[in-house]
Amino acid sequence: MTKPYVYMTRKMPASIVEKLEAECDVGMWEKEEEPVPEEVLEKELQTADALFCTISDPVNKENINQAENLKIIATMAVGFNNIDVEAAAARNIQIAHTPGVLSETTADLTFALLMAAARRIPEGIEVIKNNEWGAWAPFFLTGQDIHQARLGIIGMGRIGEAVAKRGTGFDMDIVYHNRSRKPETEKEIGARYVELDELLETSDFVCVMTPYTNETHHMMNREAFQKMKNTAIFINSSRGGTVDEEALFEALKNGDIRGAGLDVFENEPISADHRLLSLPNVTALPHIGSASENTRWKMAEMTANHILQGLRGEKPDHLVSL
Ligand SMILES: NC(=O)C1=CN([C@@H]2O[C@H](COP(=O)(O)OP(=O)(O)OC[C@H]3O[C@@H](n4cnc5c(N)ncnc54)[C@H](O)[C@@H]3O)[C@@H](O)[C@H]2O)C=CC1
Ligand SMILES: O=C(O)C(=O)CO
Repeated sequence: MTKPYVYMTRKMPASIVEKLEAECDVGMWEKEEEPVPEEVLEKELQTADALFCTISDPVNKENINQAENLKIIATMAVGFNNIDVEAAAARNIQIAHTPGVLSETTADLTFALLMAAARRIPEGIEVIKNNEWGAWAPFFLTGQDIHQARLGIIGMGRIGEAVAKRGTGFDMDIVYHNRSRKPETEKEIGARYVELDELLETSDFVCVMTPYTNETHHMMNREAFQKMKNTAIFINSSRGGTVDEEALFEALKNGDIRGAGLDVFENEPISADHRLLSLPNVTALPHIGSASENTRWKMAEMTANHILQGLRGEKPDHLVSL
């Protein structure tokens, strides 16, 4: 009997490939740090029974409609905004992702970003490297206090909640805005639900943790930044598309807000001449929220399991739900 064919869009460690090879024929884009070209993905999808993909692969309606044998798309991520979910559903193709396993790691990074932006850590590092550290000065590199400040979380899901828990360790006042209220979370961590405007107007730190959807596209626009306190810091480790980057640039430049910590950008990767990087009050990272060794292994293993489950006719553990 012929084995099902799995295409992997990125070079993966041997043990992950071997796990799949026990039951499948495996094709793989052999580069770890370069995404598969769209034409290669399109061609592979014409014969694949399963796709192992990442956040940077555009799995769109056109290539889904040509994928005659495709039964399951498993992405090594929790966010699935790169996949046309409706087109897949119309053809009964399952989509699996990796929720939960990366929440704590992504929350660690989000809080690191918050702390780095608040206490101006990248600027401090630059001062030393540039040999600009002079005598102690009373108001040199003064930043914002984190303890007892108000942390406003937009999108109180798995990661939002993990970020909020970290905030309680710093005695922060936690407010949140979400599609629905979370009474259990409110009780457990003492977070308070507020309307979006109140969150923007009163928070010292505004942190976006929603998925990227039509509804959240440019949710943080000029109007939203203007509502924020001019001492506030904006943190984004969700998706770049939730933010109008032009509006963010203006808000930071005009002093409407104090700073920003960004792990994600609208068009990734950004280059060194990206406008936001010209501002000293921007702390930028290259989308590494879930990038701990441990977590990335778990994500890869989970994704391989989803493929095997889907191809065996079992229900994959984590199908996307809309
Ligand atoms: N920077 C990074 O490396 C990573 C980024 N992410 C991003 O984080 C996102 C969130 O992940 P999880 O917490 O696991 O998802 P989740 O589904 O558990 O949480 C998302 C929350 O946002 C809320 N939400 C959705 N639309 C909203 C809206 N318009 N207004 C207010 N709230 C809204 C939902 O009700 C939900 O509570 C992912 O979709 C992904 O884009 C995830 C992992 C790593
Ligand atoms: O899981 C995701 O959605 C990411 O952005 C990478 O972990």
